[in-house]
Amino acid sequence: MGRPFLKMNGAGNDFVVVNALETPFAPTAEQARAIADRTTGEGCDQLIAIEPSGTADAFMRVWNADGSMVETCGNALRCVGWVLMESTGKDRVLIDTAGGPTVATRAEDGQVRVDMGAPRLHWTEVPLAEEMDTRGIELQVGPIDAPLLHTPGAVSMGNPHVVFFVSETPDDGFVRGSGSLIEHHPLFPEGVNVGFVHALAPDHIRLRVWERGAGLTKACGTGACAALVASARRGVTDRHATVDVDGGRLRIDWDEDTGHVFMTGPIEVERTGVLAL
Ligand SMILES: N[C@@H](CCC[C@H](N)C(=O)O)C(=O)O
Repeated sequence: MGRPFLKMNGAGNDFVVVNALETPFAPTAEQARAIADRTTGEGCDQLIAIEPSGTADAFMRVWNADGSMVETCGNALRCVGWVLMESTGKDRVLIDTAGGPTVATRAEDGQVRVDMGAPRLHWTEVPLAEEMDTRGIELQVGPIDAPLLHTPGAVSMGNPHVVFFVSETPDDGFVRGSGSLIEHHPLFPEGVNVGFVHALAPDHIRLRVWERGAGLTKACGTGACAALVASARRGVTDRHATVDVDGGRLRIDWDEDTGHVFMTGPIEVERTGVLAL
């Protein structure tokens, strides 16, 4: 018997979404990898299960394309929020994740807004392997006297991110080469998602992301939140910005009153299908 799924994306970051509210869905890492495979499987950056929750409208479980189970996924939260709002008729839903709870609400033009909570900024929360100021950590890539990348910000949005500031938007080769190296750097005991911020204006960022466990992505929602937080902490941007990613545009607001980061962006249902597990 197959398992029905929705293929969705949020700004190009794509997901196989399985409704597990009534029937449990517990793929092995190998099965998750097979589903995510773009050549032989359905193909996606992340596999998502919508599970029951005792405290929220649902619990969202996330597997990266490499089969690893991870804390959260910002773009998937918008997609799951939309699915839950459509099926319940609500305009506001609470979604729990291993990275913390999130509220999703409807925004204009069919977009979805999610409250990603407060960024975690202490070095133990990212986590880093040693004590450092997360506004600019001691990490560089390239020759010691002329590093290609250096002093990134480090932020947890429920999952770990490192954010480099660059003067030009890097190409695929550069993002792949440096991202895959940094993802597994010993400074990050749980691995890390690697962002490259090209600041275009105080309220406008161009962002590219190498995702932990998924590689080069068209968008990373938690990555966009982390990029804005790291940029604002360094005075590179204000606390409110448009973030252009490869697959679209996200709006990120780091609220002064609550300290929470809000992300607004598009969702798309690409197709339906059935998984042959
Ligand atoms: N695409 C996601 C992040 C997915 C998880 C990430 N690769 C990790 O390992 O932390 C997003 O939109 O936030």
